[in-house]
Amino acid sequence: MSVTTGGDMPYRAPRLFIGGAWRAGSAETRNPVINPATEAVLDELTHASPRDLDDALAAVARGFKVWRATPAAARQRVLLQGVQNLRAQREAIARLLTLEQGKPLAQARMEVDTAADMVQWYAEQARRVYGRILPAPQPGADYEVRKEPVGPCLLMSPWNVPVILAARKLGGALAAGCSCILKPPEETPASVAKMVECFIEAGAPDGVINLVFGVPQRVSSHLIASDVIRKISFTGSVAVGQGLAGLAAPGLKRLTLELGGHSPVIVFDDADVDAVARQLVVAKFRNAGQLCHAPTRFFVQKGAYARFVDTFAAAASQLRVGDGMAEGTDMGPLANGRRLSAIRELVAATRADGTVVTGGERVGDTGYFHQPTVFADVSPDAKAMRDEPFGPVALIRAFDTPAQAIELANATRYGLGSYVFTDSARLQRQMITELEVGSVAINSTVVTVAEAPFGGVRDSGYGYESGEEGLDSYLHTKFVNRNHSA
Ligand SMILES: NC(=O)c1ccc[n+]([C@@H]2O[C@H](COP(=O)([O-])OP(=O)(O)OC[C@H]3O[C@@H](n4cnc5c(N)ncnc54)[C@H](O)[C@@H]3O)[C@@H](O)[C@H]2O)c1
Ligand SMILES: O=S(=O)(O)c1ccc(CO)cc1
Repeated sequence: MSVTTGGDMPYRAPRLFIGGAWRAGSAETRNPVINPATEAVLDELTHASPRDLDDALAAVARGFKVWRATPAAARQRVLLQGVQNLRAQREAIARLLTLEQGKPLAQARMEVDTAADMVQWYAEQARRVYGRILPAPQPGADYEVRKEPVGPCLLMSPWNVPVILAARKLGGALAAGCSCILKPPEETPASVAKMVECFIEAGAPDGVINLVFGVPQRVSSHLIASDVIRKISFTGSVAVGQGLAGLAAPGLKRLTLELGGHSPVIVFDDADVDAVARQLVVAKFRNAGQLCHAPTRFFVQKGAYARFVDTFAAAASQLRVGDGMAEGTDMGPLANGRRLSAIRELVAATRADGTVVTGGERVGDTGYFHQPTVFADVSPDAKAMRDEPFGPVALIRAFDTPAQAIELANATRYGLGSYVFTDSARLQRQMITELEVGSVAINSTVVTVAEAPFGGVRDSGYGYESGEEGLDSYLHTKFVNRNHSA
């Protein structure tokens, strides 16, 4: 049986792409790709064997030699053509994404748009990787600072926003002149492979982009152990990030880790409470809450608290939960069975530490659906206030003073996004200064854009993606002392 994507195209799990050719993975392991809305098996994904991985390493090393010598303007042309292809494939990719990940089709389309925008920014920046000349103290000499691609990269991206997160890594690496082996999530492989195809068809030379799937731990340990790989970029959980840092340590490989978050929202009394609550419901439940920077802990000043809880819960309860392919769905299922179990456990445990004002239950018994769930008066000691929910659960608590809000907001080991709602310049400044996070949105729910760095502190990881800092993470800096008189 084959599942159609809504057009004429049947769903097919992708193959590997190594050294310029597609091939089935030759490992004995495989995994089913499951539609989270129906639990139906869409197809089986073949895995890379150690031999496939060795071929990918040889290919990415060859690809690097070609790509680093390709002028920036030519690299830019390939990337911009890839972006154009991506936009042309928007509907096909969005449908694959909804089928294998569950998000509503409108959000899947937006994901393709954002991915295209992020790669476009990197492509435009590819011709602006400047070095500099410094005055040298001796006559007849120049001090020169050059930026060069760091080398073949291993890029590993997760299943929550698979197209954006893979495209952002790919765009940065390719713009900088690096070749790459991309290992997307095995649970949502087809949407990412179709995105990758756009850049292959745009003319990326053989070996510059390689695509592998497998048992994640086996793939990462095999590839990171190789001298060929000079940089690793990973988005995923803290535990896996810590393990990868250990694997990268012996080779002193560069590492960008974009890990979890438990983003605080601070709403002061002067905010337009109803409008802010409704805006936050959209941000909170987008992608069924499975975003590393999703707003999760809502701290609301006492004067605005009751009204905020009422408006937020009412808006959350009106969200239509269903198959992402169905017209009118606001929130799809969780992406996999592990997430549904984790959210059910979290909700059960939090009942003792707060009041459920809406939601709290699984929806139906087929598909990984869960109600948008809102807890009020949540104890700061609740486990849920420490551990990242990564799902459709909002935790609300009142605060009195700005200092209390800061103390509550900084009380996790994460430090990724944060959101502040107030028109007071004094409070805005205090929050910007005292929040221990990678980004602060003031009167906005947007913390990640193509032109600005996105990264975290503490358990949220290190390094940046997007913006100049994102591009710089694929470059190393070489100092040249050029003596003309010798
Ligand atoms: N930062 C993010 O955007 C993001 C995305 C997905 C998951 N997560 C975190 O992960 C938690 C659980 O998700 P999960 O059940 O998929 O957990 P997980 O830790 O098993 O997997 C997370 C991602 O890492 C990959 N992965 C796992 N082990 C790996 C390894 N040894 N080497 C390389 N890649 C590896 C997986 O393929 C997956 O894409 C979530 O609660 C959330 O905290 C974060
Ligand atoms: O869709 S985005 O807002 O660009 C985005 C960026 C990062 C992450 C990490 O989970 C998710 C979504």
